[in-house]
Amino acid sequence: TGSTRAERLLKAVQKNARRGDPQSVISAIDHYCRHSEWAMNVGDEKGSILDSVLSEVSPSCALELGTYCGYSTVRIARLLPPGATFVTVEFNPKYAKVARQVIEFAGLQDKVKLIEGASGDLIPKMKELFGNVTFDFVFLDHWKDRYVLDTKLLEDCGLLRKGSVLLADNVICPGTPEYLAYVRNNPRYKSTYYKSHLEYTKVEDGLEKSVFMG
Ligand SMILES: Cn1ncc2cc([C@H](O)c3cccc(CNC(=O)c4cc(-c5ccc(F)cc5)cc(O)c4O)c3)ccc21
Ligand SMILES: [Mg+2]
Repeated sequence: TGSTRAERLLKAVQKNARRGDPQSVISAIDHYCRHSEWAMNVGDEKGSILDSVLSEVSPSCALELGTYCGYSTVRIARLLPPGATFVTVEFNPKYAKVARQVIEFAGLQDKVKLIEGASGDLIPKMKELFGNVTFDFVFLDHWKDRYVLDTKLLEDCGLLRKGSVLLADNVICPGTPEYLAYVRNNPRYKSTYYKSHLEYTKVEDGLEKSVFMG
């Protein structure tokens, strides 16, 4: 049978990037998705905003919900301080398989813990899996109707601390209206909207940064 979009993206990385060079992996994916076949990576424009927020936070413990092909995983892992813990959650085994190979091609496999399963099942297990952790930084990029549920779950499981930063992709397109309402009307969050565009297009999209106040 034919390959999937994710597998074709992986082929483009193997063909055009340099092993052990995260920036070349990022550039190869962006070039492929802009010129050959669109894919739902955070992309270069929103990716630069992700980079700058990440550099401000410099997290020692980070979480990503929605690995997909590992594009944002590589973007995040390449900027983490040595010894940081970085967990990324993917429920689709085909995506997880591609992501593992993309992350490994970038040479970042020792910085990333990719766990397979659904966020709703795995979030309550984080303390058991990684010791009494709290996340300094969370990147939300999975199913848009799960953002609020999983944010509440992170709070209830004691996985956020005063100053934890949540960064949510796609708050305009496809859109996460309930999530925006939740973080913008909640006194426990200080939120900032970063206007941008849907990856590889001129369509408006943006990232919402929300600082948990404890
Ligand atoms: C529960 N759980 N736990 C872990 C976990 C992991 C996943 C998968 O990684 C997964 C699979 C399919 C879809 C998504 C969400 N992403 C999107 O839907 C998206 C869409 C578009 C867009 C925009 C315009 C279009 F026209 C079409 C698609 C642009 C974007 O940047 C996106 O992130 C994530 C799913 C549920 C999970
Ligand atoms: Mg996204």
